[in-house]
Amino acid sequence: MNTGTVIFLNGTSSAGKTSISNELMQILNEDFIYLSVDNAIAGVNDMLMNMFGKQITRDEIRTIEHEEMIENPVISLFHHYIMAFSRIGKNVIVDHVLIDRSWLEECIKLLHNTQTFYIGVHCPLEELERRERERGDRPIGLAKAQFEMVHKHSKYDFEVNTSDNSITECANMIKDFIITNQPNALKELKVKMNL
Ligand SMILES: Nc1ncnc2c1ncn2[C@@H]1O[C@H](COP(=O)(O)OP(=O)(O)OP(=O)(O)O)[C@@H](O)[C@H]1O
Repeated sequence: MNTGTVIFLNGTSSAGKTSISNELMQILNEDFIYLSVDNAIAGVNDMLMNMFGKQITRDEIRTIEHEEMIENPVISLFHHYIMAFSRIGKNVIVDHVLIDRSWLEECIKLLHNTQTFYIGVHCPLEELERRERERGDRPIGLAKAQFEMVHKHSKYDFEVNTSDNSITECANMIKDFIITNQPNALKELKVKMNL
C-alpha cells in the first residue's frame, strides 16, 4: 500500500496555518484531509461528553482541558492518527503547534519513514500580536507564549513567512516545493536528536 503525503505545518497561533491549509486544499491536485491539533483536542472533549455526559459537565471538561490533565495522551493520539492515516494512503495536511520537545520527538519517530514534508510557518511576534488582537478568538499572549518554543529544535524541509508573503503565495510555494522535492527533514532530525 502506498503511504499518503503529509504536509506538516508547524507554527505559533495566528501564524496562518489554517489559512494556508484551506488554500492548499483548493490548489492541490489530490484530496487532502485537514488534521488540526485544535480539532483533535475538541474531538476528545466531545467524546468525553458523549461517553460521560450524564455524569460530567462541559465546564468540568474545560477544567480538565485547561489544567492539561490529559493533554499529552490526547496530543499523542493525534500524532498516532497522522501516522495511521498516512500508512493507509490518505494525504493529510497537519496544523500543529509543537511547543514541547517531546511532541516533536514523537512526530519524528512516527513519521520519519513516511512521505512527510515538515514545513515551518513563520511570522514576526509584533504581527502575530496584531492578528491576535484583531481576530479576538484567541487569548491575548498565546502567540507570545509559544513563540520561543515552536521553532526551537526544528530543521524544516521548507519554510514560509506569512508577513512577507500572502497566504496564496505561501500555499503556492509549498505546493511547488512538494511536487519537485522529496522530504528529508524528519530523517535528518532523527539523527541530529539521537532518536
Ligand atoms: N498573511 C496574512 N496577512 C494578514 N492576516 C493574516 C495572514 N495570515 C493569517 N492572517 C490572519 O491571522 C489570523 C489567524 O490566521 P490562521 O487562523 O490561519 O492562523 P493559525 O496559525 O491557524 O492560528 P491558530 O493556531 O490560532 O488556529 C486570521 O484572522 C487570518 O485572517
